[in-house]
Amino acid sequence: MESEEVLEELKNVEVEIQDVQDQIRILLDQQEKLYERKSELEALLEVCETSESAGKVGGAASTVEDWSGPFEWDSRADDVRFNVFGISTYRANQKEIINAVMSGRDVMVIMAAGGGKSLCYQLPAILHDGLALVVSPLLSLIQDQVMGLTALGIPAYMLTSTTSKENEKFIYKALEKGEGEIKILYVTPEKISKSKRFMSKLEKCHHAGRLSLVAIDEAHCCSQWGHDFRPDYKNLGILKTQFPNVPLVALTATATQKVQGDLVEMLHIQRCIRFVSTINRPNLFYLVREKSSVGKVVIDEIADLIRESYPNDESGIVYCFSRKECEQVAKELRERGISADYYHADMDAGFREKIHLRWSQNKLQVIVGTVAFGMGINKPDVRFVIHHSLSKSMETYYQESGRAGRDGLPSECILFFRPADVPRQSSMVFYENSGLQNFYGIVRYCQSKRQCRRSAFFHHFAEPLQDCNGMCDNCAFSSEVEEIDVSSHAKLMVSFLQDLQENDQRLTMLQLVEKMKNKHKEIDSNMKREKLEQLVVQLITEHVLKEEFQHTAYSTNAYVTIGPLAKQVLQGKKIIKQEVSSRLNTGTEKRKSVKRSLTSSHLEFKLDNLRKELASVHGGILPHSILSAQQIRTISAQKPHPIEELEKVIGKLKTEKYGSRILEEIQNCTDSDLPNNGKLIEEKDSEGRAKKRTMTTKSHIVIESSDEDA
Ligand SMILES: Nc1ncnc2c1ncn2[C@@H]1O[C@H](COP(=O)(O)OP(=O)(O)OP(=O)(O)O)[C@@H](O)[C@H]1O
Ligand SMILES: [Mg+2]
Repeated sequence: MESEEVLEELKNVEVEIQDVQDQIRILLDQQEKLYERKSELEALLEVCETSESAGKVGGAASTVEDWSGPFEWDSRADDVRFNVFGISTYRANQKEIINAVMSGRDVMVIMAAGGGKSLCYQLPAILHDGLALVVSPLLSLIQDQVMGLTALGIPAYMLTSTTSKENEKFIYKALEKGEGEIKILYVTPEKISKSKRFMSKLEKCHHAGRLSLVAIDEAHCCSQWGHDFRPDYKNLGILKTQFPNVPLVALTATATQKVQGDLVEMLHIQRCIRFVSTINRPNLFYLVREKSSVGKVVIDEIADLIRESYPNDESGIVYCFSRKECEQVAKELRERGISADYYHADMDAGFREKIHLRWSQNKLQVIVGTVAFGMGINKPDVRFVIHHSLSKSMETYYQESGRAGRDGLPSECILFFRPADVPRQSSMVFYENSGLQNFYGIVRYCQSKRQCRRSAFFHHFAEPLQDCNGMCDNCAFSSEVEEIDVSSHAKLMVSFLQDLQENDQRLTMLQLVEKMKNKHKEIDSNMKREKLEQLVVQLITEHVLKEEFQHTAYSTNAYVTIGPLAKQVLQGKKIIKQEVSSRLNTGTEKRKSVKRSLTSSHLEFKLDNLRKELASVHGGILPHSILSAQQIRTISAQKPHPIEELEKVIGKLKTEKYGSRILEEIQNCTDSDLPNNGKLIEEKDSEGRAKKRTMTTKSHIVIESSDEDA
């Protein structure tokens, strides 16, 4: 052999070794994921078997004991549930959790946002003698809770930086001497870890047998693996050590197996009963919309959507990528007649709180926020959450979108996606542990036109699939999607990038698409720019291409380079198929739009105004504490009369406080309702603003599809 030939072969072998190493890396990656999934499935199997053996079909709770009762406190619990809280029936797992807490057991509650976790510790707190301590991470959450409980006549207090000296004295006296009635005391975790004075008073309260239970809300904050880690939560283990015989309840909306394990360890509740409810939010409609590359068009679409689907100022959130974008989007929405304001971490705290409060009181329809607008949101009647830009992972999207519909009524989660947003977000998350891997999960969610959006969540949280009931765009319109083989385009792209790389050149995603279109006219004719961008993103998530990042003084640039599976594509061993909605063709976009409108009756409108009026009269109470959206709907549908009938709907306490005013509204509407039925009317709301609304005799949700070009 000539030395030149040897050299040539050596080069080839080296390239092949590199290729094999790349493939090994991918396989190892895949193996790791499969192991992870395997252990998740094993844990899941254990849960299913345990609940089946306990006779609980459906796997609602991972507990062997039957906590559904009967128990001696059943009738007292029912009385407080209905007559104090105004809640007519328990939701899944609530009764069992309450019974376990009442039986003195430590309990871990994993229940989706809005599932009704608060009742699980508030009701036992009222039934028990003594005082319940609740640890909650945010002042705003605590204020909301205390306000709501006070409105129900429950003696609830908080000990925080905002507590007056007078109240502090009252609270300490109650702890130390049992003077003055306190049923529920809220504190932030810092009180436990930093205030010796507080802990010594609490010790005295316990010593006198007056500490009835401890609840730790948003318990995932204990774990570094959770999404909202708070260092002070790490010290809460002291509560079980100090008060071993007091039942401890840890509550959170999402906790992976890893986080659950952490919680048990850190809070010292090894013998706790776990109640794991489904992550499913059946009332949420999930939808991904193609985002125009023209900023103004996106805002037009968002404004149209809000105006058309939510004409009665129903509350919503729009999430944006950056602070600047929040301010811009809020301004442009306002220019289009939407009552919107922005919220981000860079604002004066007082100003931020003012905006939050106006929104909570239904005086502002839309908050345009960054992720900083997060955990403290306790508003139950958020009807829509729109993502102007995509989230950084499936988990954060679940959290953010999950702020919609906490009252259980139908609500929408709409994500505006365009491939060009991918590098913007990926260059922010790539330095985080598994940041890119998690991010590509939500990118796949956005790109998919076939997979049920709900099933993507079930898969992510390792939960058995449940029926979506057509409550996502892909389930509602899946038949209109076809798969097109785009392997030849992928091949051209890979070899184009390979040539560039050999010449030490790098391109961003947008540059790559531009150059491809200029170089390969055949692509230009049959593939639109958006489709090419989608293909690049698809190839990245399928490891054919990969992103590489370079820091500059002001930003991080994302470049697209050859990925580990590029060779498979070049050799024709990997087929690339792109999902295409058959409603899209080369011309203008013909998108199926899901137009969902919540229409309300005249009486609902009146009751909505009444609760706003009463909230401002009673000072500090939020409208939903007076009447929930669900209660308004029930009253409107049933028009209860006389007062005893109303009591059957909203319980004794609310009837005593607001019953006569509610009956007045029912009476007025019954007299004047029918003639205007179904017409658009103009009225004034409690703030005197003129509003247009659609009136119908019955409330209903219309899910209608419109296709202008069909
Ligand atoms: N059984 C029930 N029937 C009707 N409404 C209920 C019931 N239980 C709770 N709710 C209402 O549901 C809403 C959400 O409850 P809650 O604030 O306890 O949710 P959560 O599980 O703590 O959610 P998050 O994780 O977002 O804090 C509240 O308005 C509450 O009054
Ligand atoms: Mg809660």
